[in-house]
Amino acid sequence: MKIKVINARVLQSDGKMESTEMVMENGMIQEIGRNLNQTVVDRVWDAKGLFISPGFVDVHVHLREPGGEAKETIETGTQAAAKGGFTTICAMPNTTPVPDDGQTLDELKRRIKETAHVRVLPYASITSRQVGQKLVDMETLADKGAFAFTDDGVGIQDAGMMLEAMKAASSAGKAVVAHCEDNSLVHKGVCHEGDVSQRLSLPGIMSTTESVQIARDVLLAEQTGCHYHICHVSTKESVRIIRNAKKAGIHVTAEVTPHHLVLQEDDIMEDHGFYKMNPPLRSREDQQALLEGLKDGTIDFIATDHAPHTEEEKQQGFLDAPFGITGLETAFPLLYTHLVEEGFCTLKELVDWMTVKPAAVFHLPYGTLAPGAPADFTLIDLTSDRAVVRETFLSKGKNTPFNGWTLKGWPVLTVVNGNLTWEESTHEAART
Ligand SMILES: NC(=O)N[C@@H](CC(=O)O)C(=O)O
Ligand SMILES: [Zn+2]
Repeated sequence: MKIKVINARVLQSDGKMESTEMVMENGMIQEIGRNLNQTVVDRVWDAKGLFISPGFVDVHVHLREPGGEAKETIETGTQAAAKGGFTTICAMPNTTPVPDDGQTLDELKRRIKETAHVRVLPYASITSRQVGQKLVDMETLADKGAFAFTDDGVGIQDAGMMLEAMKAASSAGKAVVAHCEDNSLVHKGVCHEGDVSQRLSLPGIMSTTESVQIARDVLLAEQTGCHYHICHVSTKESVRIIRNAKKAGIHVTAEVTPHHLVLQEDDIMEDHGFYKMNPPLRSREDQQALLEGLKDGTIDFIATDHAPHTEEEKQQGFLDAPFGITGLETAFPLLYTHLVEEGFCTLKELVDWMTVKPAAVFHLPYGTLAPGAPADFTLIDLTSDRAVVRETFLSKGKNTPFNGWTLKGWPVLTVVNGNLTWEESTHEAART
């Protein structure tokens, strides 16, 4: 099957937008450019002047299956991903059971193969059942296709355990991906310790809860030579430590979430579970440091930390709701509207942070429209304003603090490996 996309607009390497055509065959991009002379094709898709972006890559997604199917399944989570323009996502292992041995990882891969609508790369855990006691067999799990190793949801408390994890991951050729949180500094906190914890009289989470563990781990990464990737960085001290570690030549990389870039503690309007996530929304200065860190390359890319929960769980206050918000279906419009339209960055920078940058950090062949790459792309309407309506999410998790926000930059069609995986119903007429 040979498909030609016509009338698309693509970003050039200099950031300029140009009209383009693209031919794909057998799931791969064959050619992209102006007025391609390939006329004999099976189908023609008219992009009607929409922006064509490489499919987004998100290395931090909670799909909840197995064990948490009331919150999300591989099927609903990947439908949400496709609707958000994502074509490759990495599934976090805080599920029941945890993929911590060959058998559970094989079973997870089987479920992915059967039900996923986009490419899913599964993480394996660092420790058995994610309880921090026993290291998994990283060699075996890497051979079976674990994307990388993480105990996301909890920090690795023991420095000796982190050292062993980094040594093993390094010899298996994989990264250690760390949720940084020192439990001895948590004190049952539910929001940032600062203005918001005082305003709402809630127990706070100190910034050092995160940064102390990052400081420890960059030194261990230096010692072991391991690729150490930091999840959802949220504080200015963390940004400073990562900046210094990179200057020292340590193999450290980091991600930031859309919500930590767009929101800060003063935006928490009420004591409601939709504003509760881990790490919490921090101060205005922290938000500023994250934006600066992203801009200067200290933070490598953006990841959603899509964390769906049930309505019942999240319609509670800060004290009782679980941590986490959904992210896949709002990420690009949110960032396009609030970072690009407001002049913080260019469209090219934003797209790079969601495509080639994460792909490069983890050596993935995705996130590009180059000939020879898998045909993973999304067509995006950069001009229409539309409100976020959480009830329309394909994710089971409707837990978002962005409901009702008017945004631009909505994906209308998503293709993975040359296959149409999602399409806005109003756009169907465009294909002939
Ligand atoms: N981010 C969150 O607030 N929650 C995540 C866990 C995590 O990413 O730490 C979850 O699994 O719900
Ligand atoms: Zn986490």
